[in-house]
Amino acid sequence: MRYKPSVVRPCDQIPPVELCAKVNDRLRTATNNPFDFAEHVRHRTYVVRSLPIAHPHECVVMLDAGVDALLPSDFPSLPTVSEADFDVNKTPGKGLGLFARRLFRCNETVLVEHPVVIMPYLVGPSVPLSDVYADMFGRLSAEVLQAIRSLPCPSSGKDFKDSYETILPTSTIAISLPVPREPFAELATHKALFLTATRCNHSCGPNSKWEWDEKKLSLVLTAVRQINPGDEITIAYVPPHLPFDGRREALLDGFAFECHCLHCVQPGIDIRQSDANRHAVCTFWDVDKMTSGPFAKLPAFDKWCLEPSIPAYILIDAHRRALDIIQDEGLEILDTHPGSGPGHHAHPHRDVGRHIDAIAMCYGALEDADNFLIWIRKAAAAREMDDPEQKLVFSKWMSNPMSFPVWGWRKVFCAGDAEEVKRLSKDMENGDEKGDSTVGLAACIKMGMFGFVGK
Ligand SMILES: C[S@@+](CC[C@H](N)C(=O)[O-])C[C@H]1O[C@@H](n2cnc3c(N)ncnc32)[C@H](O)[C@@H]1O
Repeated sequence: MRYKPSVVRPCDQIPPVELCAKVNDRLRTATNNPFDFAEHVRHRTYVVRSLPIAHPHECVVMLDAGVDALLPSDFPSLPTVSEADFDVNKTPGKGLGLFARRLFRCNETVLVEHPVVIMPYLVGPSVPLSDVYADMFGRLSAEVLQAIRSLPCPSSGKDFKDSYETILPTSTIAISLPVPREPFAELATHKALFLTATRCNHSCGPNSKWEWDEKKLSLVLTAVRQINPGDEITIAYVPPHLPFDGRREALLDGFAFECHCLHCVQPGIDIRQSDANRHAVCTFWDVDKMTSGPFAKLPAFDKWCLEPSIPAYILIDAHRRALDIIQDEGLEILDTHPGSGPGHHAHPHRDVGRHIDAIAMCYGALEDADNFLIWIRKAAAAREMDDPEQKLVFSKWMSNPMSFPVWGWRKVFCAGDAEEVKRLSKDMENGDEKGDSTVGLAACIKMGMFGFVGK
């Protein structure tokens, strides 16, 4: 009985008018398309079953029958959550939280986890939801049920069967399933419950980012800065680049709580300054949006090389200031142009990595070998997870800084040596056609080294 799928017929009654209006409104705003919730539920038949996920993982689903038919029939096994890596402890003002028991390096995978429950974001079955929940949860082992019972539940005094309805909204994450987005994109959106990741509290300066792997049906948490033993592992429930009021509103609206993270409640915190700083680093690369603030009107790298009247350290100072702000605000998660748009390249260390690259490049253009070596080492370290070819390129630059493609450019261009300028400009265009192709400019651009040239 526990393994036999149940079928829940479509709703034969129209859901309450106010509910329909609320859902329709929300989806119209989110998708820019009209939506008819009453029509949507009238056509849904749901299947409740356990997914064939390798032991010891368990997962029960309630899915639209069409979506269920399209799901893969087996799933890759995942590493099991290592209990030794985490502690669940009390954290002031936030209930329980997930804490690291060991060091996680920046960009290291912290956790990979299958959900234990998946259900559609929008449901309208013909029977009370509490009956569907009883059917779903009855398929889980006593151990998993006990873990679910311990999750935060605003109405903990209530009967357990009823309280699933209150546990789920606070503890689930919105995910998508690998089904076609046409004709109903909303059919792909689901809520999923994860037993370990659900202990991660929100921070406005999170040390991890979460990504949903639709194909492997798993949630992946990755460290965006080093996490030390004893640190709380935090993620962002809402975009941390929003100003304080925007984050507050989004958290109240979407998750019904007021944020108690350090960036919001630290004594003496200057919210206006924090908003201004966040805005400045988030718009650093966007010349159109960055009309005021510490980074407004910065010259592009090539202009800075050519123009002696532009102060020599203007770019280095700006990128260093941006790195300081990112560190103070805990915004290492920031990735303002992940590989899209002209001159924009994916970078393994997001905006932090782009600023580091930019500083190395400026010191190279200034022929400042000591500082160049410091920053090119940081740029190489930021790529430690990448392929060996890149490592080779960086080690060449470290052993012979003059092989760095823009070495001395500012000096040469500002000195106005016409012949040399002509030669360098030609190099810029043809970098790889002559000389060592692994250190040519095009190779550098490919690895995202000069992604900010177009700024
Ligand atoms: C997914 S749970 C996180 C784990 C939870 N703290 C626990 O005790 O299991 C989400 C709930 O944690 C609390 N929470 C998470 N982040 C918070 C924060 N930054 N400030 C205050 N409460 C927070 C809220 O009550 C929220 O509804």
